[in-house]
Amino acid sequence: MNLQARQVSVALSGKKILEHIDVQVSQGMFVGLIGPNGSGKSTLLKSMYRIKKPDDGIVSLNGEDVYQLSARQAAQRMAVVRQESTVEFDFTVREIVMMGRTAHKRLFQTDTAEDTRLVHEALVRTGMEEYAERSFQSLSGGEKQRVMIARALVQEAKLLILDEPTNHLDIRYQLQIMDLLRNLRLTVLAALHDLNIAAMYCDHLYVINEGRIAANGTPEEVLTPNLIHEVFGVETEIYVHPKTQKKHIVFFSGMHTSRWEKEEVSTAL
Ligand SMILES: Nc1ncnc2c1ncn2[C@@H]1O[C@H](COP(=O)(O)OP(=O)(O)OP(=O)(O)O)[C@@H](O)[C@H]1O
Repeated sequence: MNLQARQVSVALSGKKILEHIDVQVSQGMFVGLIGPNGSGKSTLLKSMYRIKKPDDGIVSLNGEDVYQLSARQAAQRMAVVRQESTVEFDFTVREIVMMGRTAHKRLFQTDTAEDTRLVHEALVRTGMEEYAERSFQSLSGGEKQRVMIARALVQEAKLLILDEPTNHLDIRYQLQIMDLLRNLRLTVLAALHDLNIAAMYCDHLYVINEGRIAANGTPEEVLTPNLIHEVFGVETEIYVHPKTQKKHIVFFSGMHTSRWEKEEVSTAL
């Protein structure tokens, strides 16, 4: 699956939110979208998964305009895990995950043994097997997130779009879910807040700031102290970790650096 946004612009309530965005997610790539709060990450993802039609520009999947696909065709090709998962009725975890099979069924078709197997497998992979009969509403934010990822897995789409997939997850599940996503060897586009997670798992990063792409490239190319300062307004030191060979970012808030500068001055005195 190749997903592409070309010159995408979006305005909301008369305000320009995205301007002339170009994004390319090539087959098999794990692409991260990073940027400050309110920079336009969710809006861009929504325009790519057919929720917010761009005012200008085109989003295509293997060369086809995504807005020309039926909902069923789109669901067979791309699975989406949104930032907030609201479910109106009191479904069990198993029922919610089974909903991921809808795109592969005919109207009123009952669940097959294969559907049941896939649901079970996805629950095991996301560590949610023992919660299968629990009410979805009763789960914590992190547990709900894992159920939504399980639902996306059973959809068997070749492209996954995720809006902050590790939001709400504790560090063990953050790593476990990112490992799982990575090992699926699908094409992935994910908005991520944690720059170290982005550095560890992504093949390519797009940095969005104030509705425009500020930089793109490999994490090695993109994650520099200058770029992070320019976009996020924080000071960093960046090391290549000897074990992972990935960039590791240490952050300093303005308050800390000024305190340390003072300490250095007083020590020097
Ligand atoms: N319906 C709307 N009308 C006007 N502005 C909106 C609307 N929806 C979103 N926005 C604004 O669009 C901008 C981009 O929002 P978006 O949710 O895409 O950012 P984000 O990068 O995903 O942020 P976060 O990291 O906080 O989730 C924000 O300034 C937001 O307030």
